Amino acid sequence: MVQWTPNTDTDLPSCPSSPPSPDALNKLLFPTNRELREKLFDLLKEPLFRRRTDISVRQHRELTTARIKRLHQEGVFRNTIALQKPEGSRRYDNVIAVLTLLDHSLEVKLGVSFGLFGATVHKLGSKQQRDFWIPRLENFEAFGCFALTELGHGSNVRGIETRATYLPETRQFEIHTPNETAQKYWIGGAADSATHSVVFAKLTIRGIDYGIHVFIVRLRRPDGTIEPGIRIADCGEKAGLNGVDNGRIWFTHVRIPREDMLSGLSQVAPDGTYSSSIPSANARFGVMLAALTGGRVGIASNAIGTAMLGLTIAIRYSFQRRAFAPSEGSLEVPLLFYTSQQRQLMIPLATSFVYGFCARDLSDDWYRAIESGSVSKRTHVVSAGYKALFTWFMQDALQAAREACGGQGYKSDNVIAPLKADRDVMLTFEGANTVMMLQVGKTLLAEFGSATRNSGRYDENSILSALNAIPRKSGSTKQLDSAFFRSTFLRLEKEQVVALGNQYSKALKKRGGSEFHAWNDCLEQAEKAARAHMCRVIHETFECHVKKAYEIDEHSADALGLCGQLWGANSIQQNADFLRLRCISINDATVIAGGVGDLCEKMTAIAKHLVEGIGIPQHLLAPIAVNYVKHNSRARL
Ligand SMILES: Cc1cc2nc3c(=O)[nH]c(=O)nc-3n(C[C@H](O)[C@H](O)[C@H](O)COP(=O)(O)OP(=O)(O)OC[C@H]3O[C@@H](n4cnc5c(N)ncnc54)[C@H](O)[C@@H]3O)c2cc1C
Repeated sequence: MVQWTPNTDTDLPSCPSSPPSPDALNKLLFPTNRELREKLFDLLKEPLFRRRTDISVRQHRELTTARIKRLHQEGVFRNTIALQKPEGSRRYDNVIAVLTLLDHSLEVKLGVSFGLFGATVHKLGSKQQRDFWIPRLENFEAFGCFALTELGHGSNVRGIETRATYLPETRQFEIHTPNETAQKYWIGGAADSATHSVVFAKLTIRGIDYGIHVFIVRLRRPDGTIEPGIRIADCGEKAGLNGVDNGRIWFTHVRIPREDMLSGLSQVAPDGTYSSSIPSANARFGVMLAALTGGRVGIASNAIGTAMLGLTIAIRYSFQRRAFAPSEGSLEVPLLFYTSQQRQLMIPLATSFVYGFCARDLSDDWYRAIESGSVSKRTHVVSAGYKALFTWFMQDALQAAREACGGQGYKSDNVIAPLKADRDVMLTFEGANTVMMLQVGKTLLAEFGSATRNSGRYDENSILSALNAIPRKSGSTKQLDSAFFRSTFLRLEKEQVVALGNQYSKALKKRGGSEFHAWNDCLEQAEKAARAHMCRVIHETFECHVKKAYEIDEHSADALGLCGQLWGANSIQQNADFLRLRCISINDATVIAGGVGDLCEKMTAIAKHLVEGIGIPQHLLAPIAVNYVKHNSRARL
C-alpha cells in the first residue's frame, strides 16, 4: 500500500478518531487481480516507462511500441483475451486500468487490437475464426485495427459506403472504397503498424444489399509492405494520443477469400446463398456493433481512473502548498484550508468514488454478457450513459485539478495539463457523448410509449419499472439519507420522461408525423431525461456497494456513504430542474446548499485516507504530488 503523510496542519478540518482504512478502501475499489496490479506497478518503475511529454510524434509511437514489447516479454497479457472467458477479460481490464495511469496511447493501442479487433472476432466470428485469431492477437503474431468510421460517416454508422461484393465465380469478396467520403478514417494502428483490420462494409450479393458485415483484411505483409490495392495515409499529429498511429485507408477492388467474412452469425455459401441466424436486418446491425459496447465499458472505467490520478496529484499538492497567513508573521495556511479549494476538489473526489464503483458494476455486467452471449437493454443503455457522463466528468475533474494547482498545474511534467489534452478524445470516440446520451433518451421514449399503451404501467423488465412505484417524498433532507435521494431522483426521472413523451407527441403532430423531425425538436428534453435516468441508476448502484462495504469495513463504508451524500447533494444543487419541477422545496434547496459545504469539510478531514486508498504509487504521480520545493531546488535546474 502507498503510504503518504501530508504536512498535517491544525488549520485543516481534523481527522475523525476512526478514519477509513486506505487498505480496506483499496481492496473495495480493486478487489481482483491485486498481485498482477502490484507486479505491473513495479514493472512501470523501469526507465522505459518514465513519463515523457518532451518527445515528437514519431518518438511517441516508437516508445509505445517498445513498451508493448516489454510488457509482452514479461507475460503481462498472458491468459487475458485468449481465454475467451470473463476471468481473462477481468485480468485484461486490470492491466489496462494500471497502464492508463501512465499513457493513454499505450492503453488505446492495445485496446484497438485486443478490445475492438479481438472483441469483434469474438462476437461475430465462427469458432474456427475465434480460435485462429484471438490467440494470435494475444501473442502479437497479428496486430489488429478496427475500420468502421469513414470520412463521411462517424456517428451515422449505417451510412458507411465501403462495399464488399461477393464474386461466386472466384469465391471471393471484393472490398472497395467507391468515393472519397468512403475512405476509412481515424483507424488506430493503421498508419504504421497493424497487420490486419476488421473492415465494416456493406455486403452485396448479385446486386442485393444485405447491410453491414465485417471482413478481415490483411493490410501489411510480414516485411511491413502494404498489400496491393490498399492505400494508407497518416492522420498526422493530433491534440493528444500521439503514440497511436491513426490512419486513413482506401481499398481498390481488394480481393479476399470467402472464409474471411466473420461468419459466426451470418454466412455466404460458395454459390452466393446468404443465411443468418438473425433474420432481421435491424437486429443484425445492432449485433455487428457489439464490440463498441465493450469499448464504452472500458472507456467509462478508465475515465474514472484518469480523474482519480489528476485529483490525487492536486489534493496531495494542496496539502503541501501554502498561501496567505491569518496574521502577519504566522505560518501561511495550506491550500486545503480554503473552503473554495475544498469544494473544488472534494466534490470531484467524492464523485470519482461513486462513479468508480458504478463503472466496476458495469464491467461485471459486461463479463456476464460475454459469457451468456447476449447484451441486455440495461447494459446497452448504462454503457452509453456512463461512457458519456464519466468522460465529461473526467474532463471537468481534470480542469478543477489543474486550476487547483495554480501555475504548477500548467506545467507538463506535473501531468494534469497533458492528461487533459490526451484524454479529450474519449468524449468523441466509440460514440460522441451527445449521441450516447440521446441513445439513452431514445430508449426511454420507447419505454414510455410502451407504458402508455399499457395504461401507464412499465413492464417488469423495463429499465423504467422503478417508476411504477415512486415513494412519496421520504427520508430526511437534513440527514441527506439514501431514502431522500432515492425518492427525489425517481421523481425527477418520472417528470423528465413524461415531459419527453408529451413533447414528442406534440412535435409529431406539428411535424405532420415525421418521426425524424419530431425527435429533433426534443433533443434537449431527451438529454435531460437521460441524465435524470442515469442519476437514479448511479444512486441505486452505488448504494448497493455501500451496503456491501459495511460487511467488510465499517469506517470505509462510512466514508463511501459520505461520498454518496456529497455527490447526491451536489447533483441536486447543480440542476435547477429539481426545484422547477417541484421535486424539492425551497426549504430543501436551502438545506442542501448548506449541506454541501459541511460535507466538503468532512471529506477534507479524510481526504488523505481516500487518496491513499486510491493507491496510485508515487512513481506514477507528478513531482508536485511529492515535494514541489525539493523538485524545483537549484540542484535540479
Ligand atoms: C483519435 C481518434 C481515434 C479514433 N479511432 C477510431 C478507430 O480506431 N476506428 C474507427 O472506426 N473510428 C475511430 N475514430 C472515429 C470516432 O469513433 C468518430 O470520430 C466518432 O464516432 C464521431 O464521428 P465523427 O467524427 O464523424 O463526428 P460526427 O458524427 O460528424 O459528429 C460531430 C458532432 O455532431 C453531433 N451529432 C452527430 N449526429 C448526431 C445526431 N444524430 N444527433 C445529435 N447530434 C449529432 C455529435 O454529437 C458531434 O458532436 C477515432 C476518432 C479519433 C478522433
